[in-house]
Formats: sequence, C-alpha cells, structure tokens
Amino acid sequence: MAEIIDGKIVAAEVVEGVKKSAAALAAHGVKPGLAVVIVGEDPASQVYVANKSRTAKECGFLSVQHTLAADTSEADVVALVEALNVDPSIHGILVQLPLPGHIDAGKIIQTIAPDKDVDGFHFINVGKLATGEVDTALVPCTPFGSMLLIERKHGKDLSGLSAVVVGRSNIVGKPMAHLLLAANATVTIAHSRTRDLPALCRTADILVAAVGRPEMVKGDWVKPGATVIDVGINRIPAPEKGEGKSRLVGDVEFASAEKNAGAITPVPGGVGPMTIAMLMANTLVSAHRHAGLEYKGL
Ligand SMILES: Nc1nc2c(c(=O)[nH]1)N[C@@H](CN(C=O)c1ccc(C(=O)N[C@@H](CCC(=O)O)C(=O)O)cc1)CN2
Ligand SMILES: [Mg+2]
Repeated sequence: MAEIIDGKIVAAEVVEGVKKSAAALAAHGVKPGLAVVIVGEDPASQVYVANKSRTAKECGFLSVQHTLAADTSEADVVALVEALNVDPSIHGILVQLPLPGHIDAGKIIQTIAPDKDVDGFHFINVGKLATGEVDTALVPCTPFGSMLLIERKHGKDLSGLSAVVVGRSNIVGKPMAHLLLAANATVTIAHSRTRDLPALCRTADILVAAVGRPEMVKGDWVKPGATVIDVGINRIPAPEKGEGKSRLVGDVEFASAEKNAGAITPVPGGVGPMTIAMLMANTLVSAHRHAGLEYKGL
C-alpha cells in the first residue's frame, strides 16, 4: 500500500514558515498585503476565498477582500484591478476563477501587474516559468504546491525520472510540466487526444493527474512504486450517504491506485490545501521583492 502524502501537514508547515518570515519582515516596516477579488456567488469560490483571506490574516498579512456582484461589468473589474496595481499596501492580487461568463478572464488576468500576480497566470510569469526563469517568476499555486510535495519525496533534482502530466490547462498542466522540466525530469504532457493513455501513464515514475474528470486514472495505469499527485477536485453524487448528498473525489481512482503507487495524494487533503499555502508564500515573496529584500524561503 502506498504512503499517503498528507497535504494538510505540509501546507501547515509552509504557512508556519510564512508566518515567521512575515514577522521578520515587520522589523523592516513591511506588512505583506493580499487583495482577493471575487465576482458573483459561486458557493465553492466563496469557501476558497474565505479560506484565503483567513489564512492571510493568520500569516499576519494585510488581507483585503473585494466582493463584487455577479452582474459587475468587466470595465469595473478592470478598474478595481488597476487601482490595486498602484496601491502600495498590496503586494498580491488574486481574482478568483471562474468569473461570470460576461467577463473575459484572460483580459482581467493580463490587467494584473505581473509583480503582484500571485496566481502566476500573467503572460510575464508564464513566460518566465517557460524559459526557466523560475527564480524571478511568480509560480501558479497549485503546481507550485504539487512540486513541493514531489520534492519532499524525491528531492529537488528529478534527473532520470519520467513524469507524465495528464491535462494541459494553463493553470495546472502546463506550469506543472515546466516545473518538472526545470527539476530535470523527463516530461510528457498527455491529454484527451493522447493515444493509449493507460500505457503512457504506466511509464511514469511521477504521475500528475489534472484533467477534472472524476476517478479517470485507474490503479492499473499506475506503475508499481510511482508517486501519484492527484490535482482533481470533483464533487460527485453519494447516494450511499443519503439523498442529495455528495462527496469529493480526485481524477485518480484512489482505492485501486493506492495498491500500486509508492506514494499518493488523497482528495481531499492532498494538493488542495497546498494551493492556499503557496498563495501565502507567493504573497510573501512579492512583499520581499517590492521592499528590495531577498527571500530565502521554502
Ligand atoms: N484565481 C484562482 N482561482 C482558482 C484557483 C486558483 O489557484 N486561483 N484554484 C481553484 C480553486 N482553489 C483556489 O482558488 C482551491 C480549490 C480547492 C482547495 C482545497 O483546499 N480543497 C480541499 C477540499 C475543499 C472542499 O471540501 O471543497 C482539498 O482538496 O482538500 C483550495 C483552493 C479554482 N479557482
Ligand atoms: Mg468568461
């Protein structure tokens, strides 16, 4: 049976480190500031945003939340982001996704000042990551957190290891592949058009599932001893828990995969908590950079 990688424990360690470093920054008169923008009332987004704001406060940050009505115009969201871009008390700006359909998420993301883009979605940060400038980029939180879990298992140098990333999203799949590549892994990105996906997955020493399809990756797709990072968070009906009840599952069929894997992240409690922890780390990094200070963390 696989070792279960507990993301809650690692995330708590990251947050603890951020707290200490934020306290040290206070001696320089710097208080990291995180602004979180949410448009509309998507219940899951509301929970994530509340967790982000709460964790930021726990870290000793200035935590500002802007809650906008679902019918807010794109121009008004742009204007808010532009105001935050020039607000010296704010070092990190995050616009919660998804946005309502009438707002072009790409336009909003490209409006965020790259040096405050703690989600790491701006073209500048994407380009830095893709060209190996990881040290000056802001790295997307979910892949960054996944990478930290992989590092805990395999160290920082993945030379000789083969990694398969299932999913090619801009938010997870592509940045994940770049981080693995930067760590010297031999990386393949797989997706819905990949031929014989099970066979490809079976070649992976590190298998990252980020497709958003409940329990798609089966246990017999996992090479014996592989490290499996499940990025999926899917809510599915759970009639066994009662009428109308649901439960969370990942993109990996956990019960069968844990029999083959050497180590595996659970859902919930794996990658999810790392996303919020790494957001804190990114905000801290940004606050250091804005103050002209070096951050030697993580
Ligand atoms: N602007 C952004 N929007 C979104 C991001 C993002 O990184 N930036 N990621 C996701 C949502 N997300 C954070 O925003 C997020 C999702 C899940 C978790 C998490 O801790 N999940 C728990 C389970 C939670 C539950 O019970 O529902 C877990 O996996 O243990 C944290 C953050 C989309 N939008
Ligand atoms: Mg849209």
